[in-house]
Amino acid sequence: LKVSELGIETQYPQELVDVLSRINDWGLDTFKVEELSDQRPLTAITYRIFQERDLCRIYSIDQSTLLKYLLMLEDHYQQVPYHNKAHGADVCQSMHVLLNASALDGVFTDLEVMSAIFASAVHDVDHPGVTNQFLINTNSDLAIMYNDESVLENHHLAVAFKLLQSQERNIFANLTTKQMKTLRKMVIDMVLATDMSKHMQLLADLKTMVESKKVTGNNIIMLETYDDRIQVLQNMIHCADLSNPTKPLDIYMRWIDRIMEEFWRQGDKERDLRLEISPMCDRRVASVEKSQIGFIEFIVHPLWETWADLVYPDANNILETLEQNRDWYQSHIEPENGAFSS
Ligand SMILES: O[C@@H](CN1CCOCC1)Cn1nccc1-c1ccc(OC(F)F)c(OC2CCCC2)c1
Ligand SMILES: [Zn+2]
Repeated sequence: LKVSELGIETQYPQELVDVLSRINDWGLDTFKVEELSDQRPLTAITYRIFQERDLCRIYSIDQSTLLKYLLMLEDHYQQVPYHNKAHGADVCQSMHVLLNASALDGVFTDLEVMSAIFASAVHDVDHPGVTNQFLINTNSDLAIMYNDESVLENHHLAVAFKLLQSQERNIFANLTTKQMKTLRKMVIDMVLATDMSKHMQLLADLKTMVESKKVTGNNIIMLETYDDRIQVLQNMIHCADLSNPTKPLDIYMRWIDRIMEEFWRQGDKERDLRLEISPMCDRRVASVEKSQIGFIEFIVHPLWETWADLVYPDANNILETLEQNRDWYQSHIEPENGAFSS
């Protein structure tokens, strides 16, 4: 990558080129990209991935149109502690790495790959930093608009596609009508799958697929129907969305700081509104380490263990890091003082 190919202005061009050289690695430091890209991590990372996968050439995407769309998309991520443009960038880059699993070599078409990268980049755009339940409980305009069903996820999709409607930002202008129809359906199906209320069903279906996994001679997964293909992509974006605990511990800890601040600010709002404070949202009764252990035990590890089965052995290192991080937190639980420990 050359400085001239960064797509964004920065005072640290060479350092940014150096950090982005890890675009295919699980340990890429999104926070470093955020700092070195003059607060443009989503544009810097997504633009780099489009270049890496040659998507502008394959789909005749004008590079300045792509940059205009990405900068506008990035500006529509809100300045909230966790669900901001850095999270969008992180999930996009994590998805990019998951798509490179050798068990998935040649499985997905270029259009499916571009749909997955696009879905990841847009998946939390305009997130207000509160949960679906909070939006429902407070009779918000968004909950009214989407009838309490996947409120945030429907909103992210509507914003993402609305931004495409101006001719100077329509990166998909040169797709055929059929290609655009397919891309739009897959992006909708993937972003809707990031609604945590779909987690148990997604995981159950993934387990069923793993049990009946069909592979070619050289261990490549065979996915014959649209339902099978989109199910793998839905679990992939869900894994990317829940990948913080699988990253190097120092990076994981910084994501925890951000999500806890976002949860605590929601708790502050609930307290002011005399609403019941949601679980883990009361900054006055925080047990950060314990709740991470529960999150890993009940949600993150079961998902990643199943994903690691599907793409065996490609995600073994990721699963290993998750288990090391879990063990680290297990051994660093501050002991409750004697008088109150159960
Ligand atoms: O909220 C989570 C799912 N709920 C389901 C109901 O029980 C509580 C957890 C997933 N989710 N959804 C959006 C963001 C996140 C989410 C993302 C990174 C998180 O932690 C770390 F990895 F940074 C994270 O941690 C929370 C706070 C302590 C335990 C869970 C949450
Ligand atoms: Zn997300």
